[in-house]
Amino acid sequence: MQIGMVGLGKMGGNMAERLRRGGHDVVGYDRDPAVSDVAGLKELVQRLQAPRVVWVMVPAGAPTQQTVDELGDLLAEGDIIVDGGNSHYVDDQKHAAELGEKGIGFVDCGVSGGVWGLQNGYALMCGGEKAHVDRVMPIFETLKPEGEDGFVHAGDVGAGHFAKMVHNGIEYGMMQAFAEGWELLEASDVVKDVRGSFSSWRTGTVIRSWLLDLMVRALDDDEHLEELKGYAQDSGEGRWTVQAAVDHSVPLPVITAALYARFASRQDDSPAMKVVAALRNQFGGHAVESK
Ligand SMILES: NC(=O)c1ccc[n+]([C@@H]2O[C@H](COP(=O)([O-])OP(=O)(O)OC[C@H]3O[C@@H](n4cnc5c(N)ncnc54)[C@H](O)[C@@H]3O)[C@@H](O)[C@H]2O)c1
Ligand SMILES: O=C(O)[C@H](O)[C@@H](O)[C@H](O)[C@H](O)COP(=O)(O)O
Repeated sequence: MQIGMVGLGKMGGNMAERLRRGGHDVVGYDRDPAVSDVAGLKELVQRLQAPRVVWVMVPAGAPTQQTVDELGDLLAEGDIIVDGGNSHYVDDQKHAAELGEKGIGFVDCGVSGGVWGLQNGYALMCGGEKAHVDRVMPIFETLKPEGEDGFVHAGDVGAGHFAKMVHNGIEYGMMQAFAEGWELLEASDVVKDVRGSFSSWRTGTVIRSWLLDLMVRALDDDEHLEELKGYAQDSGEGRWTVQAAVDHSVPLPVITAALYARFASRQDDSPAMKVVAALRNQFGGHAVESK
């Protein structure tokens, strides 16, 4: 089928390619003219035959909001927008309501698989009305990995991004567990082959997983990660997961600690630990280190 793809970066570019290989007619738009098929969203919409489907794959927040707003003015009744970026689920409900007034459908679709999706397929978690999801199904079928799993219509609008948010919260916790185990093995002198231990765990163990495969791949490139700084960014999903847990009074100690570990990774010197050092010094005369 025909589809418009907005955002042709690491994700959208590969997804457009996977869709083309699957026989779909993709018209791509990116603000970077070097990768774009059309000059702007207006031309993109003109190039598509009604009823249209436009997939938005730009950074979450302002770029997605701006794109959805602009498409809302250009598209017509019967058309559908799919937001495949890592948007906050609360934004979906607002988008669906605003577009719904114009008869434009909205589907939120959490996408997982990163830069490997072109070859492996993308796991898809979508939310929205069944009729809208059904219309986009040929696209989902081509994007998803082969086999029965890798796709869920998780519920109404927002459910797809809520599922993706929790998926990413789990991702934070799993990565942190691998990271802490690795640090302990590297710090102690008991296990001589840390990379080899991780590699051996890839087969037969309880913790074998794709993240473990990727960890070994990273250690193959740089066995003691000497080239990297211990600094990790976050793009929203982890903090939204923790916020949702607070809203529902659900204890998430692992995911919360993993999020906070990222915050700590960005500090050269911990203000909080200065206070701990100062207080130990105040009450017990314990030694402090000066700058
Ligand atoms: N990288 C991943 O592993 C991954 C996985 C799943 C979901 N996502 C989500 O997918 C979305 C895209 O991520 P990415 O990794 O491809 O990012 P990216 O930075 O590689 O690509 C984003 C693209 O969008 C374009 N763009 C930005 N604003 C635009 C606008 N207003 N109009 C048109 N084009 C615009 C940029 O020029 C760029 O080419 C994000 O929401 C991200 O959170 C990323
Ligand atoms: O499932 C996936 O493919 C990843 O989770 C993907 O969505 C992306 O790599 C995250 O945006 C990283 O999120 P952080 O920047 O919060 O680590």
